[in-house]
Amino acid sequence: MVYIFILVSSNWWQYPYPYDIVAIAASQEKLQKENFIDSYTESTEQSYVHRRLRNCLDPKIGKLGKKVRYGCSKRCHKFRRLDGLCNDYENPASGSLYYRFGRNVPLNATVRDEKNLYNPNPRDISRTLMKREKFIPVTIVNILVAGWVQFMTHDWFDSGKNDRCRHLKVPIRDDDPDFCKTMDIPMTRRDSCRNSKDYDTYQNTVTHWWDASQLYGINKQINRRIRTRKDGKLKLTSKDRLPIDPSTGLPITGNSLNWWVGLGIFHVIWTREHNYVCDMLKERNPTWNDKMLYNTARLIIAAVIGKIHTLEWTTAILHNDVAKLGLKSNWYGITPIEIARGNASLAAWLIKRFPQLSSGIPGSIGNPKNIRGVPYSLTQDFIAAYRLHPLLPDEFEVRSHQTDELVNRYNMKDTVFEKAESVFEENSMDDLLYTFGNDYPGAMTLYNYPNFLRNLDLPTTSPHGKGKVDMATIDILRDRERGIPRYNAFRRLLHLTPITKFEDLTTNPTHAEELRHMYNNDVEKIDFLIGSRAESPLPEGFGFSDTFFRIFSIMARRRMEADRFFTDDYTSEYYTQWGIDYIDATHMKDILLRHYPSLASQLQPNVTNVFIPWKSQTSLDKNFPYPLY
Ligand code: HEM
Repeated sequence: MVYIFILVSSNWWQYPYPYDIVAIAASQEKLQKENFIDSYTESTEQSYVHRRLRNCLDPKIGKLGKKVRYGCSKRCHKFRRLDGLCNDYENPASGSLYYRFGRNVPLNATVRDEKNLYNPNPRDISRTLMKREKFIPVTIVNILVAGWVQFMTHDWFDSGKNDRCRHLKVPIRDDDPDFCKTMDIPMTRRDSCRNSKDYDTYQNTVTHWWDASQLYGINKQINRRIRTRKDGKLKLTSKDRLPIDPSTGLPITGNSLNWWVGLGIFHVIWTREHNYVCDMLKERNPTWNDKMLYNTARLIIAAVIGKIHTLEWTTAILHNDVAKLGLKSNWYGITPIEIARGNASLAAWLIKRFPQLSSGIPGSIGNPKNIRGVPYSLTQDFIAAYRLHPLLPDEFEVRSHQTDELVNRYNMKDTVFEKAESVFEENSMDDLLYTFGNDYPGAMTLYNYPNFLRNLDLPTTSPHGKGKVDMATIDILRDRERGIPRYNAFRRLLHLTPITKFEDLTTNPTHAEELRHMYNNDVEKIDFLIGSRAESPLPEGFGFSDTFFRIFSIMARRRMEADRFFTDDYTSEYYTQWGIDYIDATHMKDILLRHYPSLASQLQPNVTNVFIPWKSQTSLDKNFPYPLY
């Protein structure tokens, strides 16, 4: 074990077993200790006393406007609240609606670099390093991955309506074919409670918890619209689709932001599954009223979504044995002897070096809640990591699930926002699922940003602004605006080895040269987003970069271990025994087959993970969904 003291966590994936596991475990341990940063620095009623109190929260007190410690009465204990309050009794506001985003890096590293806000010009980066000349596919996963992850992010975070009065102005070159003089981008909405002496902070306009708020909404007004008020169920049309709001052309659901077909598919499926769970609960509890059925179904649906994301979506996009082991540990836990593949002396050494393994890596589910000393929130860095727009194609062809024949052909730009509904009208869900279940999404690399998003017309209903925008420019600028450190600084703060030359970042000499040119031969200037897209080679089976992975992995565990509904209260008293058994037994494939049985011939018998191209799964993965290392 002598080598262990010289293991560099940045290189974990280049080490042989068991050094790979030891290196990544050491990295996780350090990140979990040092990289959950609270952005409530002042955190007292005093600092807000003379100011508008609406939506101001204090982690300990709850809503400041109420001037009293927010009483998390017994009534609130059993179910997830719409506003996310009272999940953590000690810090009742943490993770709730309007609670601030935390950080994964020290606050003094998050100060916006005003001088270099447009340096290098983000539109230049979009036009050179990001522009998609030819679609670069990633072949280990299918397009369902893109719709699913957006569905997830809409549950976890939303920076809200942009500020229409303050604008960032990106200078535009004369030869730019799409924009003129400046691109005006409304700034991120202000934190309504920020003290001018604070570091820049931003509020989440949805709950931070993994509570399926994208389905159920974050306030009574939305929630009232989506519920039937009978037997706990949610509204669907007679064709089992979501009702459409005639004033916007968008569906009525918890969150219909940046709507497209791939996202809509999951809203429809999970609305149907919620109603199925209500039926099952009613059958077993005939005296329960609408509220009881609805609330219990919500708890169960949020948890099964969490399980599917952990064990199916993530293991598809991180198709790597060590990563899979970590993901299994997040949900079910694993024992040191499992990690050590039965080697007792290695297991004993692991327990000595990582004492937290002594009772096995417990997994979050059903174990005691652990906020690791910092009230729970998601982070600004987490948002930056999820800017996964290159997953989207620019066009797609719907094929018949029965014959594989072409049914319809679409440009993505004609299928977004309110235009998505016509795609549902013109195609069956079976055909859409079959198509997205087999088509490849875009790879998370340079030169692969969807062109339709680089030239996107925002509808008048968009909270993000109006007119034409370039999302690639916005992705870069938002990170700079919100004080995300640049790539190399970020690596240092994540305890990773920084790069010293462009060739350290990528094995592609042309990319290295283009990056050098764009960033004026200064590796310190590389944006976090661009550095992460350029990284090569990647760990085996990884659909995104190792730097991103560090943020993903610590936050994935935190999302569950800080939430009492995944830990202390993950019991049959809260979920019912049927609920716990259902969560354990249900995979995404079961849900697809339940609601779309005519997909049976496409999904049976070989498909295990529906996020991996269906046609490529030619034999059953016997370890699914419990990956073995
Ligand atoms: C057709 C599909 C999509 C459209 C039209 C779309 C459009 C947008 C727009 C307009 C914004 C706000 C820009 C701003 O800050 O002003 C945004 C933000 C974002 N999008 Fe997308 N997007 C799509 C798909 C996706 C997908 C598949 C992902 C993958 C996770 C994703 C991740 C994000 C993230 C992380 C943000 C930042 C959110 C925040 O700041 O709170 N988007 N997108």
